[in-house]
Amino acid sequence: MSAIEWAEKYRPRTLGDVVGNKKAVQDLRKWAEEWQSGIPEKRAVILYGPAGIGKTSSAHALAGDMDWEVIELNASDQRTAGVIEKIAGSAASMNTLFGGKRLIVLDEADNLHGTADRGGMRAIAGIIKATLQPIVLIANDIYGLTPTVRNICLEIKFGSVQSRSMVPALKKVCDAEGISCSQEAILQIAENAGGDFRSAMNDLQAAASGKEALEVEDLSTAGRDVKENIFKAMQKIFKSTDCKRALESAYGLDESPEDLVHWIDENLPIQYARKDGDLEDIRAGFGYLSKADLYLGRVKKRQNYRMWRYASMLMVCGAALSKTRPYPGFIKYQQPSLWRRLGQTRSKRDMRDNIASKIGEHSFESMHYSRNNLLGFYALMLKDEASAIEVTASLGLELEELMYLSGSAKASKKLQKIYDEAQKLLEKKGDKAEEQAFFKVPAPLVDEKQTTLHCPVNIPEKEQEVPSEKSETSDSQPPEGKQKTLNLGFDISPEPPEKEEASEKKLSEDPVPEEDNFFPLPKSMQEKKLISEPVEKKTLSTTSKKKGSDGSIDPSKQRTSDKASPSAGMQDNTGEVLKKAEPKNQKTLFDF
Ligand SMILES: Nc1ncnc2c1ncn2[C@@H]1O[C@H](COP(=O)(O)OP(=O)(O)OP(=O)(O)O)[C@@H](O)[C@H]1O
Repeated sequence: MSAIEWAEKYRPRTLGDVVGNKKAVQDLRKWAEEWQSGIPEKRAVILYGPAGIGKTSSAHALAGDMDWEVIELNASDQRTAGVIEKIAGSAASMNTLFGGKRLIVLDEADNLHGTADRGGMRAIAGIIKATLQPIVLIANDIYGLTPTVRNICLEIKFGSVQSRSMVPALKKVCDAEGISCSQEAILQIAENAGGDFRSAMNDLQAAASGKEALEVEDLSTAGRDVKENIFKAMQKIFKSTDCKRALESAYGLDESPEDLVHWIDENLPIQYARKDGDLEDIRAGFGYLSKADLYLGRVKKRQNYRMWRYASMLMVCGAALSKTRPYPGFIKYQQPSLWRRLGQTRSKRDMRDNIASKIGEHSFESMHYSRNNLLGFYALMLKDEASAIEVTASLGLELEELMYLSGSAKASKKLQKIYDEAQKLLEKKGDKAEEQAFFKVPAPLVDEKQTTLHCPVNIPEKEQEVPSEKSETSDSQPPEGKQKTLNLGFDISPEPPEKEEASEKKLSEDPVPEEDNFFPLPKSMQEKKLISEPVEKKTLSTTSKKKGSDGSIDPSKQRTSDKASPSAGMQDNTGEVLKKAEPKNQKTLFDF
């Protein structure tokens, strides 16, 4: 039998079988009962908490108790916005054949598709708002879900299963398997599991396999059962002065010295706090930790992992030996608060990075630069409603991102309005682009026939000398689309030097009023740019808007043209640059 089978075999079938988490189970049941008499205010619940504590089992057990059908979308399924809408969306909007309910379970909802794709989350939010069927989202990290989704769901927290609750359940499994297990052995397995009931089941199965009786001595040989638990290691470090035992315990951990140092750092001041306010032991302990940290830094810098042992020795023995007196009594050791803080702010940091990358794309800067230098600038632009709409549309901000950037904790009516207006603006732009695409004339293919048309294409002189009959042939039977290429001005060859000069001249003769130029460049730079970038000048000559007051180049546009491909210079009949021909990132800060 494989290791997972007992956990599967004894998965709770009803909510009554779920071990521990009584309050969570009760809340879940209450929510389900609300569905029996109509649609409750919160149409979905989020069951969240660490792994292996019965969240998924509870969702399935609930469906069993309520006699509901289950549709599950788990992490191994492809869960893009489209798939979610197709499967969960249709399941949520349709009634079952016999009018019963259907429970939609979305496992690992905090891990949909990485953070880059927030489309999945948006799809979920949409489905939840309109669902006619109960939905359960399962997550380890509640902060991995967007605020929108969290706002519309009932949050139910599942905690680690206490070892004393696990013992009777593990005993039941031993009985069912016909194995006599000693109380101590079961207790040890339960304690080693650190609140993860799935691990406890797996450990029990690994230790008991092939045996008729399980004693505590059998556990010492059973793989993961000898694994040290971080809380025990903390005890050995802080309660004794036996350096060797403390080190052994640290080596038996599944934590790297880089993680262990955070544990010691967090708990040292808790453990060595004294009523008389004497901080000497804490000071000495931190002295060792700082030395250990030096070694950790060297390991990172030189990639020499042999130095980990010095780091471990300094942090473990240093913390153990820095006490000048024993510290009896129970201490609840804490997980490093830094991790908690990082965990809590993870979604916020992800959000900030998402926005920064959108700004980066918009302003042609790196994400790092945008995060450090431009975020505040864009946030300022949100202060004014009119520019806020344009910024939102240009960056393609989601409502949550808009909230974040404007520093608002909730989606106020004003923000919602800005967001809606931005969507309308985007739709309008989309329609316009479609219209343009409809009227857009396809670029002429460079073939012999085309050269006979009156298209001011810059073709080397030789090619322009086309036999006249050929020209007549093509004039008499104009193939579809070819006439449209007349007067198009496609530039398919390098511009001859005279033309360059002409365009440069035109540029200087055609100034733009001072106020149009947001960032006038110093004269020296303007000249430098004009001289060094002939391709750009061609593009600039097409639209007077892109020029500065004295023929100088608006730097935002200048950057645009820096990246422009030759095709970006295509014009339609009206002389405007064809939208489709512009690369996406040609937008500039003041394009909107
Ligand atoms: N509270 C519990 N009561 C009974 N069995 C449990 C409990 N928690 C875990 N188990 C056992 O562990 C197995 C895994 O549990 P489950 O999948 O429900 O955990 P989970 O919290 O959803 O974890 P994950 O977040 O990793 O999906 C179950 O098949 C069951 O055997």
